[in-house]
Amino acid sequence: MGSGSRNYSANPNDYRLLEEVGYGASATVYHAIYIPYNEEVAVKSLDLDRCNSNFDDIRKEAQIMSLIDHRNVVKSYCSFVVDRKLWVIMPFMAQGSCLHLMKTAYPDGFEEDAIGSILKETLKALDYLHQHGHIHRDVKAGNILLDSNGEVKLSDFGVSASMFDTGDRQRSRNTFVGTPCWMAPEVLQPGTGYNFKADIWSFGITALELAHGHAPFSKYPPMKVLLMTIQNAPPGLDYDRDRKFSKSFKEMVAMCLVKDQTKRPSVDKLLKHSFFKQAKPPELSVKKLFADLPPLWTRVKALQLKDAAQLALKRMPSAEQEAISQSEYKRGVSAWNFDVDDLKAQASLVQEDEDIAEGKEEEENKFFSSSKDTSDSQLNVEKRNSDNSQQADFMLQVGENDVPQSDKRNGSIAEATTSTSEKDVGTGKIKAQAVKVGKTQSGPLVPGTVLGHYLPERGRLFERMSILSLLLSPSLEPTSLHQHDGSICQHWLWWPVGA
Ligand SMILES: Nc1ncnc2c1ncn2[C@@H]1O[C@H](COP(=O)(O)OP(=O)(O)OP(=O)(O)O)[C@@H](O)[C@H]1O
Repeated sequence: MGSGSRNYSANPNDYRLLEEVGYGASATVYHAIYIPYNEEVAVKSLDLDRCNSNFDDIRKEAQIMSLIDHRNVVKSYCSFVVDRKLWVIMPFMAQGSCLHLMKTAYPDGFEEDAIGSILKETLKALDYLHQHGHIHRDVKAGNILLDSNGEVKLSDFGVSASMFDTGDRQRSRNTFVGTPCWMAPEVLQPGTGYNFKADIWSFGITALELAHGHAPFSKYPPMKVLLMTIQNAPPGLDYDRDRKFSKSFKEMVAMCLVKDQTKRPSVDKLLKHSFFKQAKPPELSVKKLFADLPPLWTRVKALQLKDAAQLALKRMPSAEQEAISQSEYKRGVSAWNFDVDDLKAQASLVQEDEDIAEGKEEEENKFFSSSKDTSDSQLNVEKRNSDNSQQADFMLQVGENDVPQSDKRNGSIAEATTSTSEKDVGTGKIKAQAVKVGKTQSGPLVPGTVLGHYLPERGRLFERMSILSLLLSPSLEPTSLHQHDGSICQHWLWWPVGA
């Protein structure tokens, strides 16, 4: 058993590394034994050369983690540098992250009682962090860890920020930090700044992730997710297709996923919501999730083999590059930093985009609607905002077959609650448009345009992969990627203008 009050040495020889149990954008996590106490621990080995953050930020993360004292937040016992790697010693969470668990055994998500418990424990962690002036900034299923007794802990302070920070740290809050699918709209809008309410948005996205097995828009490449988050109505649970979930769960999610951050509830308020009042203790609802599963490291190994096998099937110009890109994206990539204004400005230079963007029908927009912008906390379909008027363009460039099931499903909210014909909204109309303009994901749009402007200013990912493999590989089929060499990037220029 771990003990927060005991001292752990900074001598790597005191730790016996056993199996690998996880990997993140810049870290590998090992199951290990702390020899002096014969105690299981987790060793997170952060590659300092691959790390986006500067050493000061890393030190800060380690410092925050060591000061943590809450049963729902993973603390670090100590940290030290070993051969250009920072080792962070933590309690071992024997069942790994919710993300891994879903990938292994619950691809369609968990049952509501487990979700309620996991989310409630996560909220307690956020409550603690917010009260101590920290914004987590990377709340997602991959950062919610589970122990065999059902204990739930929030981890990974790689991108956390202090609300009281000034100077560079404060300024960094005007950049993108987090993981695209989970990032709040205000985090993605350059210059607007954000506060602890960004964690509430990510929490809402995490709720959807736990309910469906994946985050909304997770099949799309990161830059697309970014603009969809800004432009589309917020995602949510669908009254019809998600009927197995309770009304109070749906309401709670809708409260979190309000675009206007001032209208999102605080953690404190959220904890008082009926959904959490009725949540079961995690030892009842969470523990049973892994009752019949093999040990964590066996599951992780199996997942790695599966990922590797899938990648081997694909034809890639650089298998290694693609492998990195795929795994980064699937896990959710943290710590982004790109210039959306520049992206939009470049997009607006493409005359063809403007032509296409003009005169979009409201019906087309409903295709992407998943729930209303819940600023009044009701679950009715939102009257479409004019700023969503170009959503359909996204569809055209991707092609209807690329719409994830969940998003098609979400589209039915509009269908269910308006008089619009399901076929028109759901597929027919969009398909017709795609045929009309003849532009789907496999066809070039504006030959010769380059993506150079869209490169992030910095970012650990980009030290290791090309922008093209990053942007395109996650959702596009390899065949379409490489049939049109040099034209792939144009898909990205065909984004809505003037957003
Ligand atoms: N204390 C722990 N006990 C058991 N497994 C852990 C522990 N910490 C992390 N893991 C596993 O390792 C994975 C990666 O860890 P972590 O998220 O800290 O890495 P990262 O590089 O910071 O990730 P990210 O991609 O979010 O930046 C987690 O998703 C989880 O499955």
